[in-house]
Amino acid sequence: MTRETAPAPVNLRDFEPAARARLDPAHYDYFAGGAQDEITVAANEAAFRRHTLVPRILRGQGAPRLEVTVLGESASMPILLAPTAFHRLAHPDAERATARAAAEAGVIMIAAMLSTVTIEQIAACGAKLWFQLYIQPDLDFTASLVRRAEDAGCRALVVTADSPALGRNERGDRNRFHDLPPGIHCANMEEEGKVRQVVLSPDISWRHVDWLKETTSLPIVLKGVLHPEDARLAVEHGVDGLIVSNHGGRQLDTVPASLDRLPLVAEAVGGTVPLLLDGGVRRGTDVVKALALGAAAAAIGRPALWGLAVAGQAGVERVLELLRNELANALTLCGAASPADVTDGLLGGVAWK
Ligand SMILES: Cc1cc2nc3c(=O)[nH]c(=O)nc-3n(C[C@H](O)[C@H](O)[C@H](O)COP(=O)(O)O)c2cc1C
Ligand SMILES: CC(C)CC(=O)C(=O)O
Repeated sequence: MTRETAPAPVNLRDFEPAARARLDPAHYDYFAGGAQDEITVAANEAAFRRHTLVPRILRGQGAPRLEVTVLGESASMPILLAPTAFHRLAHPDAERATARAAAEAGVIMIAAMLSTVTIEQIAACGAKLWFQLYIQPDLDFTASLVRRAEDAGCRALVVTADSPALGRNERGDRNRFHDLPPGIHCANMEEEGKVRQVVLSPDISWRHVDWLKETTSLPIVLKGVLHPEDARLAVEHGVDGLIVSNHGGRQLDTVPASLDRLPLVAEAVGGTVPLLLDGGVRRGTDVVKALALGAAAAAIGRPALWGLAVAGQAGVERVLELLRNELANALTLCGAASPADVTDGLLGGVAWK
């Protein structure tokens, strides 16, 4: 009897059903899901579909170079791994596998504070790391996390600012998935044998950003910026970079697509700080569109988790390789020599709904 095997994924979207087949359904739902009606989850990908590209011809540029430098950190391409919690739910090697894949691919991994192995263990895997922080109301504890991230070699702090509370994930309610399974915990939150409860606090404010500036000399990147006025305030408060993000549609539902907010944020900051974008990036052409609308680089969340669930380190590597190949192909077809060569002159406007 011949055993049928599923065809190997040929693009990032193919990884999702392959991952779903391997994951506990409640864990799949945790990764895939968003807030409430998941309108923003769908909007993120739809925004990329609406934008058109108009390539330039006969430019004779040769193969594009993909390398970029973001906040002084070089990367092999303008794609980062967005911070995502609880990789141990996807694969036993957890964040270590993801970090090894990032190291292999030469991309920056934004390590989540809520990782299931410690930041020191992640750092030992050799990737270029930034550390994502949910500022905890206990500032002594927050400062201790910052010190650990610095000592582990993280080169920037990514402060998630869109989470004064947890978004309402109804898939989690239906699955009664409210706690990590036994044996899996937030490793960075462990203190003297006990695991601290993470606090997503509505009391966090610009005052805390000021405090963080005093506490660390690392660049501070604010994640979850959608309003141009907040982008201006961030620059005023000395923030070094912004991630235009709606948290993958997992916080406030019916927020617009990240891509649709990017031009407004870009206009507000006027090139003073680098912008990154995440939410719905699934194709090389999506990355080109993000660059054209003002981002220095784009980040992927769920696709890396799907790769991790399918084949651990090798799966994340494959996801990054597919995206790299697509980006190189898209830049070549656009007549662009590098990410820096991408301007809004390549955009043909919003052509269809
Ligand atoms: C399962 C999951 C866990 C996440 N955990 C975090 C987190 O701990 N901190 C954070 O700032 N963002 C977190 N995010 C949001 C991502 O950093 C990112 O904004 C989002 O996934 C990008 O959208 P995409 O998944 O469509 O690529 C998480 C997203 C997912 C899907
Ligand atoms: C446990 C959550 C706060 C992690 C997160 O940011 C998310 O699941 O989107």
